[in-house]
Parts: sequence; C-alpha cells; structure tokens
Amino acid sequence: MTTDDVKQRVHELRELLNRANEAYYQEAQPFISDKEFDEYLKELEQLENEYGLDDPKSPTKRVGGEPSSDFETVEHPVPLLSLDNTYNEEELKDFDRRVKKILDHSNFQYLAELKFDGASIRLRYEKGELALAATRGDGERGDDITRNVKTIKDIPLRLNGNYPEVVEVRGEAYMEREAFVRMNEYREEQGLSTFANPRNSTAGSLKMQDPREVARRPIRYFAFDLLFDSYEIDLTQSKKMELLSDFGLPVCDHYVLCNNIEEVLDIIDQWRELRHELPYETDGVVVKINAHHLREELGSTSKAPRWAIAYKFAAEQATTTIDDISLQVGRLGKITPVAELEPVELAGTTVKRASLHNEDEIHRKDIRIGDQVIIEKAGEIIPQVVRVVNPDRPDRSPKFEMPTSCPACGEELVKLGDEVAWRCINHECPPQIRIRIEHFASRDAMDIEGLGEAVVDQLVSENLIKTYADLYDLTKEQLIPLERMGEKSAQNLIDAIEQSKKQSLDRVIYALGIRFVGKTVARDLAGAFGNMDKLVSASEEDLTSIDSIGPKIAQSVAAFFSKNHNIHIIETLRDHGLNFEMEQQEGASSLLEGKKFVLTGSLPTFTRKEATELIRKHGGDTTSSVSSKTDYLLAGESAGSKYDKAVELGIPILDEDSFLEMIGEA
Ligand SMILES: NC(=O)c1ccc[n+]([C@@H]2O[C@H](COP(=O)([O-])OP(=O)(O)OC[C@H]3O[C@@H](n4cnc5c(N)ncnc54)[C@H](O)[C@@H]3O)[C@@H](O)[C@H]2O)c1
Ligand SMILES: [Zn+2]
Repeated sequence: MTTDDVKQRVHELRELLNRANEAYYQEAQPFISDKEFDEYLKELEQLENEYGLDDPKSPTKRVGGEPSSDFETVEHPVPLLSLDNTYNEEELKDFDRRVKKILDHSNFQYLAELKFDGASIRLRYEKGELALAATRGDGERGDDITRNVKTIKDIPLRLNGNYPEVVEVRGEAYMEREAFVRMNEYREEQGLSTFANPRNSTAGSLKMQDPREVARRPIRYFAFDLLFDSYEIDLTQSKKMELLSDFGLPVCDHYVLCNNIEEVLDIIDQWRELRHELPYETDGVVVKINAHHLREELGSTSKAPRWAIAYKFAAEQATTTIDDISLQVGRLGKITPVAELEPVELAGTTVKRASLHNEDEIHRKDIRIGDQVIIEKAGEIIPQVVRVVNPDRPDRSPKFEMPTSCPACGEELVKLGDEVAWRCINHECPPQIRIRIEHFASRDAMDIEGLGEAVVDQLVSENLIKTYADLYDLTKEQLIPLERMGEKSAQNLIDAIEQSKKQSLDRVIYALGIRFVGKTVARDLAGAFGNMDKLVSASEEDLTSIDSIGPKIAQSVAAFFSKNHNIHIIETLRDHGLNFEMEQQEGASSLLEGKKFVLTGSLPTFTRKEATELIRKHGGDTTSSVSSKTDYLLAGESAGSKYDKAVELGIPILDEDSFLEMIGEA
C-alpha cells in the first residue's frame, strides 16, 4: 500500500465507523454486526499506529456515544470509558503479557465477571439518597436520566448500611430475554415497532421522555463498579462487589477470582455454553485486575482502561438458503412474513424458519426467495435474517412483492392507522377463527381443558363451529367422530365446556379477545363496570375515565362492541348462561354505590391498587382526574395538584383512616 492508499483507507474506515456508531448509539439500528465493527476498528487502530496517523477524534480514541439533546447534559467527574475487547485467546494472553510487563511482576489476581449486554448507567448517591443517574454518552458527558432510572425497581432510592457521603456506582441496565420477548410480542400486537434485541430495547427505553412509560419496561440493573471521593482502604474489585451488595445494590454473583490468565480462560470456556442458560444476555467475560492500586499504576487510554479487557463471544451465525417466504396470520389478523429455510443447525437447535418482521424489513435487506442468507439468533431466541450473502448474483429471483390479499381467506389486506404491518380484517378468516377459539379456551381465559390446537382445527375445518360461542352448542355425538377423540374424551370435553360457564366476568372479558385487552385490563374493566351490559354500552369517554385505561384501549373496546357480529356472539354467550355479572366478594357492600373517588399521594398502608379494589368492593368507582363529578378525594402523603383542585371545587377530602371508617373497616 502506498501512503496515499493508507490515508484513503484510514479515512474510509473512520467514516464507516463513525456512521456505525451513530446508527448503533443514536438510532439503535446497527447496520453491521458487532464482530465486523470490532474488526474494522482493529484494522484502523493498526494502520494508525503503524503509519503514525494519530487523530484525537478518531473512533479508536473516543467512546462511541454522544449525549443527546433531549435531556440535561451532565459532566462525569471520572470518565466512563469503554473496554478494549478481543474475540480470541491469543490476544487475551497478549493482554496478560502487556500488564505483567508494565507492572514488572506477575503477583496479581484477576476478577472475571460476566459482560452484560445492556446500557451503561452511572448512579450518584449523596448521603445515601439517589441523587443522579446518567448515561455514558461520550464518556465525558452523558444524559441526566434520573427520573427514568428512579422507576427501575432493582435500583434502590436509598442505600443500606454504612455508606460514605458520596457514592458513585457504575453498572449496566439490561432486560431479561423472556421479558424482552414478551414486551416485543405485545408491541407487535399493538402495531408498534419491535426492538432488535434486549440491548437496543433497554437503551431506547431509558431515553423515553415519559417516566411512566419507562416504568412499564422490564428494565433490570447490575452494579459492577464503585467509586468514592477518597479511598481509605486499598480496595479490590471483589471487595467492591461485596460493598455494592451491602449497600443494597443488585450485583451479579457470577464473578470469580482467578490467580492467572489460564484460570480466566477456563472460566471463559465454561460460559461459552453455559451463558445460553442465563435469563439475560451476556456477550462475553470482562477480565479486570483485582487490586485498585495496580489499576492506578496501569491507568487508562482516552478510550478504555489498561487494567481490563472484554473477551467477547461472537454471535452465533449460520448460512442457509431461503426456500420460500410465507405469510402467517395472527389472532387479530396481523400478517407476518416468515422465511422458510433450508434446515440448519444454530446454537444447538435446528432452524427451519426465521421471522422477517414486515414488508419494510424485507425490502430494506432486499431478501428474495432462493437467496443464500446469514441467520443469527437475536436475543438467542428468534432467528433473524442478518443479510443476503451474495446480493449481486445475476440469477436472483425478482424482488419480493407482498401479496395484497390474505393467504388464508383471500380478503384484501389493509393497514390500520400508522402501523407497518398488513392485516386481514375478515372475522371469518379461518386461521383467525382458530386462534381466537384457542385464546378463548386458554388457561387464563375460560380454561377449557382438552380444547387444544388439533381439536379446534378439526372443529373449524369440519364446519362444526364458526365462533367461540358455538362451542356451547356442541354435542358429544358431533365430537366422537373426530380424530383421536374416543367416547370418553368427547364426554370430558363437553363437561369442560359446560364447566367453563362458571368462569368469572373478568375471564369472560379477557376471553373475548379484544385487541389490547389483556388479563389486567380485563380485570379492571370487570371491576369498573361490574357487568357485561354496562361494559358493552360504555362510551370511549366512560372507558378512559378509568385510571388504567388509555385512549388506545378505550377505542379498541368501543370498536369491538360496536360491531354487530360481536354483539351477536355476546348474546349467544348470554343465552348459554355465561357469567355476565361480577361476583359479590366477601365483605362487599353497596355503601359507596355511585360514588366517584379520585386517589392522590401515597397512603400509609394501602397501595393505590388496593385502595381502588376496596372502593370497588363497596360499589364505588375511581376516576383519574378531579372534576365537579368527583364525590371524594382520597389523599395520602405528598398529594399534588389534585389536592388543590379538590379544595378549589370544595370536594370532601378523606385520609386513609376516615375512608376506612366510612366503609366500616376501621
Ligand atoms: N454493530 C455496530 O454497528 C456497532 C457500532 C458501535 C459499537 N458496536 C459494538 O459496541 C462495542 C462498543 O461499545 P461500548 O463502548 O459500549 O463497549 P462494550 O459494550 O463492548 O464494553 C464496554 C461496556 O461494557 C459494559 N459492561 C458490561 N458488563 C460489564 C462488567 N461486568 N464490567 C465492566 N463493564 C461492563 C460497560 O457498560 C461498559 O461501558 C463495539 O466493540 C461493538 O462491538 C457495534
Ligand atoms: Zn384472512
């Protein structure tokens, strides 16, 4: 390479890496894999060193992120750095040799910790109180996200034990895999964009503007470092972990003290496989010098400490061919394109299908039938297509075109609102009927045992039922001829269906399968309206006046009950004697019948939810804001504007004690 070639390449690499950083940190939409990113970064580093092409602004010298304009910027008193990383054992041994050479001895220990794949968060406690939480940003300055972080249950607002005046904590916010998948499923159902992996989703969630929204995201936290204003004792990393734990901070206990790099390599080998069994993602093992004074001696570069290195596991990938692209129809008609793959082994399982998410995603990656593709397990669960191996191949099939009609019923597909997904809104679409009936019968809904997928499939394809309401008309004689259905199991199923008529109102509401109405919402609706008729005739306004019901849910519920088809099903269910009334709870009364309560502040012994339940138990109702229609304000400590409003309108204000007296439970 001539010097000009080198300069050109260095320029190219810097541009590419800057763009990748931006896509990764700012947009949470990386366009290359971590391994590729790290390889380019190494190449750049080598060229810079070899040809003396230093530049303090180079991506090799700077922490990748940036503070955003959406939050207050805070300076970090001690920079939050990145970590040097490697994907191979030789380089890890090089690191060990380098450290020994600088220290001029080998009399030290390493602490091997898991590397959590989330977002780096700094916490500051003053006099034991959480005073600040900030993102890493560019390492020097980050975003003040205190209000958001206060909603993370793992993070204590007050420290325990014997803490110094100021305590700085470093750690990683993350999401457990299962919670992440559940959250994504919910978002899919809502027609919202989904996150590529738990890390993106954590980082994205922490940057939302509404802390109440953040509180709903399943964010967890592990602390891994502790900084004091002054160090009185010679701290070690392992001692820090104990102190963190004493202070009441969550610490991952999978850390191991190692006497030399060989022991570290053993630990790494163990985690290579075992990591898949952890409930959260780890992308490697962080190796740190244990003693603090040695760390001081080794120091840091502008980008990373010299006393630590991350050994990273490359995401497991495989190459295979797309045989076909099929469309899946969900319970509420959502169409998801799926890649049918030439079966291939990946991270211990045979993968035959991969989600392609939606039409936009297919076009963005230009995925076509017959393509050779690289697949990867994102979040170790759902296989994803990373990219097409050879997009310039001349004999590729034409660009994928999304069918305009439902693959199951032929009805024209539509897009609702600003959703990216296509939907089939034909309520007689067979797969949707099937899934709706399965949902109706599922354990949390009507809990009808013996009504599994195979049976529902036959019932629908034999035209024995068209809706879940038809289940209650089935006879034993109709069931017996079905495959694998003897006389006995037919009787059992009939009994189970009969038995389900006793299920409570909230289960019936959940079983209806209304969009956005999960178990909790169903319970709230049952509690608020007390019977099916009131719910059916509720306006969007009535619905949103319930504390936990937002406009989106209200709209969906009202839309459901405005359809003749659904009303007809509900009438059939009523004729069959399903439970359309809330059961009377023990100790229930009608003392508060027709009374509207608003809650504010924190009550001494009841949570908001418990208080709401008590009010409902006695026939009352709660709404979210104070108006002239409000009968009482139930106020606890640090009540805010609702209190002032109630005073202004002359609405009676109760504290917990007088409320309990009122309902005779004092
Ligand atoms: N694909 C892309 O386009 C792209 C772009 C930019 C960055 N990246 C990836 O991100 C990396 C750079 O990100 P980074 O600077 O956040 O580095 P990093 O995530 O590889 O390592 C540093 C971070 O690890 C975290 N960490 C987790 N567990 C830890 C523990 N036990 N002890 C100490 N720290 C722990 C800390 O928050 C620390 O900030 C790159 O190496 C690359 O893999 C990818
Ligand atoms: Zn259809």
